[in-house]
This record gives sequence, C-alpha cells and structure tokens, in this order.
Amino acid sequence: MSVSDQAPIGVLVMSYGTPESLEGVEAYYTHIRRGHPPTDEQLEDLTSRYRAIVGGVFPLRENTNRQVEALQRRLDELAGQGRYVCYQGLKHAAPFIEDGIEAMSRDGIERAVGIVLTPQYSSMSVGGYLKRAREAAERHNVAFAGVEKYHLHPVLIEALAERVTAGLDKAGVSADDGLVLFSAHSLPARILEMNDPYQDQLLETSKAVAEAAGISRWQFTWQSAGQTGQPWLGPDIVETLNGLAKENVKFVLVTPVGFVSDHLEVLYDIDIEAKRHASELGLALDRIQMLNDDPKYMQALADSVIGAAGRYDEKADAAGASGV
Ligand SMILES: CC1=C(CCC(=O)O)c2cc3nc(cc4[nH]c(cc5[nH]c(cc1n2)c(C)c5CCC(=O)O)c(CCC(=O)O)c4C)C(CCC(=O)O)=C3C
Ligand SMILES: [Fe+2]
Repeated sequence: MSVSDQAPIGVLVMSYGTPESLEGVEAYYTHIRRGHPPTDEQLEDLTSRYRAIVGGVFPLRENTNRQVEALQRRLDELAGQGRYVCYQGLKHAAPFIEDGIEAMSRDGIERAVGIVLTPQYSSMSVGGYLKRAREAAERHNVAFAGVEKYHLHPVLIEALAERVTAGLDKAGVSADDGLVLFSAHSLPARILEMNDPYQDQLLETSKAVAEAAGISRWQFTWQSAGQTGQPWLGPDIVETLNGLAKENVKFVLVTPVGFVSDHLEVLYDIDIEAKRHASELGLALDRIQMLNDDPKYMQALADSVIGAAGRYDEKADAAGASGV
C-alpha cells in the first residue's frame, strides 16, 4: 500500500441545518426560500414554532454536534485513529456543505466520503446535498464518494425496531393492540412523475422495522408538508389520525423513519401539533425516541462510510493490477 492510501479520508456529515438562535431564524428561512425573505407573518409563524420547542435556547445544534462526535469515535474504533476525519456540512446554515469541503481542502484532505443524516434517497433531499458536495469537491480537487442511502442497513432496522418495542412497552400496549404509524417528511407530489425512489424506500424501511419488531398493525403517513400552492404527497398525518379515530384505534405510536434526530419537525409537528389533534379525537399518541447518537445508528453510519470509502481501494487495486 502506498503512503497516500493511508492518508486521512474526510467524511462530510450533512444535515438540513437549524438556526443558532431565535434571531437567526430569518436568515435561515431566507436561505430555505432560495434568497427570498419570508413575509412578517411567515417569519412569525416559524419563529413561534421554534419558541414553542426550545424556549429561546438552542439545543438542536448541539444534538448534531454530538452525533458527529459519536460517529467520529465509532470510525476511530473501527478503522483506527486518524483514518477518517469528520466535517459538518449543512444545507441551510453555516457551516454550509461548501464550507465543509473547503475546510477539508485546507487541511490537505484529498479524498472524501459524504453521508446525510437521513436514511432514504430522494432527488429533492439527499440528491441535492450530494450534488452540492460533489460540485464543491470538484472545485477543490477533492475526490468525492457519496452514500446515497442506508435505509435497509440491518443495524439501523434493529435500532428502530428496538425503539418501537420500547414505545409499545412504555404505553403498556401489545404489538397487536396499538397501531404503529410510520411517518416521513412529505415532498411535492411531482417527485412521483420523476420515478423518485423516496416513497418506495420509506415503505421498505417501515416494512423491515415492522417485521423486526413483530408488528402486524402498521401504516405509513406523510407529515410536515409545505404550503407552496402545489400538491404534496398525502395523506397527511392529520387526515390519517382522523381515519384511525373512526376505526376506533385507541393508541398510535408515531415512528418517524425519514428523520433521525430531535428537531422541529418531530418536536413540534408530531409532539405538539399531531398530539393535540389526536387528543381532540380521543386518541392516545406517543412517539418513539429518536435515534440521535444511538450506538447502533452510529454503527450503521460508520459502516456505510467505510463501504463508500472502499470504492477508493477498489480503484487503487484496479489501477495497480493494470499497472497504471
Ligand atoms: C425531505 C425533507 C427533510 C428530510 C430529509 C432531510 O433531513 O434533509 C427535511 C428535514 C428538515 N426540515 C427542516 C426544517 C424546515 N424545512 C422547511 C421546508 C421544506 N422542507 C422540505 C423537505 C425536507 N425537509 C421541503 C421540500 C421544504 C420546502 C422548501 C424547500 O423546497 O426546501 C422549512 C421552512 C418552513 C416550513 O415549511 O416549515 C423548515 C424550517 C429541518 C430542521 C428543523 C430544525 O431546525 O430542527 C429538518 C431536519
Ligand atoms: Fe424541511
């Protein structure tokens, strides 16, 4: 093995990003809206949702920091200290995806792997992250290998199944009495015409978790759809809960499978909004604990990163074999 094969590989850990303070919500929202500032009403609406979950202090960033530190430790354990070096790259906040690649380049990193903190691929989610990362990497002459998905990684499925079982146990409900409601962030319905794998992968994750946890009663629903005037994928969780109440379901365990962390779409959209709606319907609603820095989740991420980095070794082997 040549010296360069031992050189550290940069790991760009990407996520949606969250503001650093309530004052930072406007700049964050403007970035999400591709540079168009929100109206006062839109800004107040989003700020009040953050106020409701974090009460003015911002724990959300620290949560991501902890995940990246835990992934770094796991990679060190699996591959040896110094083999992988993690950097953050956020979609809508600093350090942006491009900042992460730039930092790698400054540190002399020549090869990078990118992974997103969401398990399923959509051209509108993971595809967008990887495109930005790849373009930045090209500008900086850093080789880049992206992880597109890990939605059926056996250790991820195990981690989610454990949390489903724990959620049902906590409620004192057997696997057959409660209904497990898998959920994920909706996207504009036009992704269906684009043959996007998002919906299929979400259903594959849900089915695998249900099987691993021995659950027979489960459904999948969308949540957190945007208001863009165009149709988004449905049914939304509110409609789904209405239907379940009519079927006399008494307990629902919401299991977000497209999210891995405690953030706004979970702490507000499920814990406050969906819960309030469920209670109006006389339906008990609880949610699984999010994975955050769960050791099994870290294992699934580390394994996916090492798998993607393996593509560099294959290339090196092929080059060696052909004498290039
Ligand atoms: C697929 C998907 C994921 C899951 C995959 C992934 O993780 O990437 C995700 C995650 C997240 N979305 C988040 C926050 C927001 N998303 C918004 C708006 C939008 N999301 C979209 C899609 C997704 N979003 C889309 C198509 C829009 C419309 C505008 C656009 O085309 O981009 C808005 C604007 C206002 C609103 O509509 O509420 C906010 C505040 C936070 C962080 C919250 C925190 O701070 O904890 C997280 C993890
Ligand atoms: Fe979002």
